[in-house]
Amino acid sequence: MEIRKIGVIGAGQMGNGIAHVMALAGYDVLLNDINREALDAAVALISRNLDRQVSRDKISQADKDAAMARIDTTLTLTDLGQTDLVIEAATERETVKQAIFDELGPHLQPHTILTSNTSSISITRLASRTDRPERFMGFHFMNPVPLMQLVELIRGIATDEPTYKACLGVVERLGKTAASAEDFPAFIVNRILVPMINEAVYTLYEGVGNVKSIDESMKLGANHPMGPLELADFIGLDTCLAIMNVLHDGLADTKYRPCPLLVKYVEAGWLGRKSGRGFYDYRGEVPVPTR
Ligand SMILES: CC(=O)CC(=O)SCCNC(=O)CCNC(=O)[C@H](O)C(C)(C)COP(=O)(O)OP(=O)(O)OC[C@H]1O[C@@H](n2cnc3c(N)ncnc32)[C@H](O)[C@@H]1OP(=O)(O)O
Ligand SMILES: NC(=O)C1=CN([C@@H]2O[C@H](COP(=O)(O)OP(=O)(O)OC[C@H]3O[C@@H](n4cnc5c(N)ncnc54)[C@H](OP(=O)(O)O)[C@@H]3O)[C@@H](O)[C@H]2O)C=CC1
Repeated sequence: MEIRKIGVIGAGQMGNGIAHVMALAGYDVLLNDINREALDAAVALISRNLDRQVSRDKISQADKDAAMARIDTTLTLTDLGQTDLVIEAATERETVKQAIFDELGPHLQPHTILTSNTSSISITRLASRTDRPERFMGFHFMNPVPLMQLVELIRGIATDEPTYKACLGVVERLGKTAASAEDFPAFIVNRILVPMINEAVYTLYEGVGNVKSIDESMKLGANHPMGPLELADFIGLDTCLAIMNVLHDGLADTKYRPCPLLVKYVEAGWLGRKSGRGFYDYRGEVPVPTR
């Protein structure tokens, strides 16, 4: 079965990046969100990010125009029933994802592959509540999608080989590298990365360092491209907390307990770059540490 048309659910930072790379690789994309502003903002951001690639001679203006022409948007989730592959990239909350699959399920074509870009939630559990656990899997991009080389592919217990091969084919057409991960909480990258971020928040909470010294230490002392708190703001503190909760619940080990300071920032609505404030305040000219 050839994959031509891809449905992307959720037009946030991941959804817009996924739509961007899929359209550039020649797939028709139908992008869905629950609010029109999110869809309009995503299309505008994709256009700006493609412009950056044009200005740096990574792609031509014709590539950009063709990619933009391949992206369509809809507020009606069930329109995605006509696609060959669906990538769900809505908020990292199991009830949200569940409601999406419940609503979309009856409208899917029999051959459609259903996937989730979830950072941590059990693929097997999400799959088991659909009509197609054998054609369901984890399709996990890294942020920022246009720049990051890796895609984690996660098979649920029932995922069949043709589904895995079809998703692998899409990753190859994107020019990205697939890593196959077993279906355990947070898979590979986030099992390692997000506890490191949580530990950085504990380091801040306990006063071992401040935001600036923690980030500078890891950038200059460990050659990380971003400090862990800057990266947490980039990922979204709500997403980081959701991942820690999945690790804590799923592996039942206290070493995964979310730092109370991370919980406090999320409760304040300080979610990082996307809300204008997190460990840094982004509302001025330059980001200012909040501690
Ligand atoms: C939570 C999860 O489930 C999983 C995850 O994703 S975890 C998060 C994983 N991601 C990371 O760890 C990211 C860590 N950070 C980095 O690697 C780097 O800081 C970064 C790649 C994001 C940016 O690197 P940088 O060198 O500071 O960026 P910058 O100079 O702004 O841009 C680099 C290039 O990409 C381009 N670019 C930046 N953002 C872009 C975008 N969204 N689309 C297209 N091009 C983009 C720039 O135009 C620039 O192009 P040139 O090299 O041709 O000049
Ligand atoms: N941030 C990251 O670095 C990474 C995140 N991921 C995963 O990708 C997914 C999305 O994350 P991210 O893009 O950061 O999150 P964002 O908060 O940026 O975007 C989520 C988008 O989904 C929308 N949404 C919420 N509910 C629905 C729904 N029922 N139907 C359609 N759209 C909906 C939200 O709308 P509204 O704002 O109105 O609620 C928002 O526009 C999560 O599962 C996350 O774990 C994976 C890799 C990296």
